[in-house]
Amino acid sequence: MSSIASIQKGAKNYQQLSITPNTSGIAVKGKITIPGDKSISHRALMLGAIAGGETTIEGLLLGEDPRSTAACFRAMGADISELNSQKVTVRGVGLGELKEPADILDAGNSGTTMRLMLGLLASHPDRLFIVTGDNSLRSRPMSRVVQPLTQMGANIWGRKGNSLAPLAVRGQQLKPTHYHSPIASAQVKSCILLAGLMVDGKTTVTEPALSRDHSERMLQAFGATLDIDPDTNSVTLTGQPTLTGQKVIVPGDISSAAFWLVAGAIVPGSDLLITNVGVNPTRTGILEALEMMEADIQRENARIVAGEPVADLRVKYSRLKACEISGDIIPRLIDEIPILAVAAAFAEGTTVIKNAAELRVKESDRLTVMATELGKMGANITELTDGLEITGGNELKGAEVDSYTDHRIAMSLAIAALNAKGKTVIHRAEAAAISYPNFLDTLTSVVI
Ligand SMILES: O=C(O)C1=C[C@@H](OP(=O)(O)O)[C@@H](O)[C@H](O)C1
Ligand SMILES: C=C(OP(=O)(O)O)C(=O)O
Repeated sequence: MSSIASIQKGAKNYQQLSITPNTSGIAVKGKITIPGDKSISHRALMLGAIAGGETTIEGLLLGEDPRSTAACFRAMGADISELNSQKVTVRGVGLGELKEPADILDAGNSGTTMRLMLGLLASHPDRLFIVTGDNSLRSRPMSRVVQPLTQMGANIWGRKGNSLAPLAVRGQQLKPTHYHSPIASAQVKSCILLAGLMVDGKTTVTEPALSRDHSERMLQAFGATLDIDPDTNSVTLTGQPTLTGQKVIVPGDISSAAFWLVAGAIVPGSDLLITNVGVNPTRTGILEALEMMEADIQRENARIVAGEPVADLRVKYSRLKACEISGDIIPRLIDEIPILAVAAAFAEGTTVIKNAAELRVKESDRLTVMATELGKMGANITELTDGLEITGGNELKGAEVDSYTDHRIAMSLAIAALNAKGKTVIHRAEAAAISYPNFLDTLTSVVI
């Protein structure tokens, strides 16, 4: 392990990650690969589980969230090989054939697992499913999927007016629907489309801005018929297709690459190549935002791999400028806002992030938590009702901070610590394993 980082056990065996940049200066250099895309990993496991035949998945994310998805679908009859190598095989049950599980399904910390799976459960007649999750997930709103599923005829019960897990689902034959979602959410869109698979007829979802389209791409690859209207952000699925197992190749997760893009951009002398990054246009808001901030990022070797755009990204240190981030770009960088706040703390001027109230209902309230924790390090950061205002230029100093068990917060604070003076201790840093199990190995390998 390099001299910059060390891990200690804290209270209740939580991890304390200590990061102390060498006083002689560090840089972020080298060539790295990042773990597989989390959104695509969930979808590959789920579609593999409900399709007929065999699906092979290369590059699957071996993080905690996809493990939750795999465990749930194993409990419903899918034969999923051990998640100990990036190559995973799924023998699906065939559409409509998920079994009633003998016990509660546990989605762990994963909103994507719970919300997408609810669409499948609600549409499997004559079975009872009970779904729960960890403390964080049990406080996240499920009404956004329960309400449209109920409109399709679903029977779902839960706490607080059926909006919080644990949720009980009695599967039903659902009706065709056209759902106008009030929020741009790929989890809502995907849940409704997955429910529509079992419907006799068409299911349409319209969203106010385009969210990530991995479900649309993968459903088509597995054999479903979709009509996509980009002018209205609408997608229509024709029910009862034959879904057949596929070979899925999962690109690296741009949401994980984002930590290194910002590390390279803010640490003087850095020059880092990140290979095999998924650059689906519904996910590249982070590249556009960093470009607006005048970061030096080059896309190299652009290609299409198994239906998803992929490129290598090279980042070099540059002096960042503040920018304003709001509107339709928000869903295309929704998970990158915590690390963008770190970039903004090193940019000249005041960065304003708006229309991002969704961050309040992620694994933690990411607006409050970033404002407090980055504030403890000396950043000039103010919480807005739906965003953040960050004025760059203050020198950050090491502090004791907390991840609030949120993976993206843990990793964002670790990157901020690289450019802070003195020692930063991040409590509950093990949360990183939700989406990035070898984050610390990469951190210690790129920092020189
Ligand atoms: O569909 C997905 O895989 C995801 C969609 C996004 O959530 P919302 O749909 O709630 O915006 C994102 O924040 C999450 O990390 C993954
Ligand atoms: C919000 C996230 O995931 P999920 O909603 O699946 O828990 C995330 O990964 O940042």
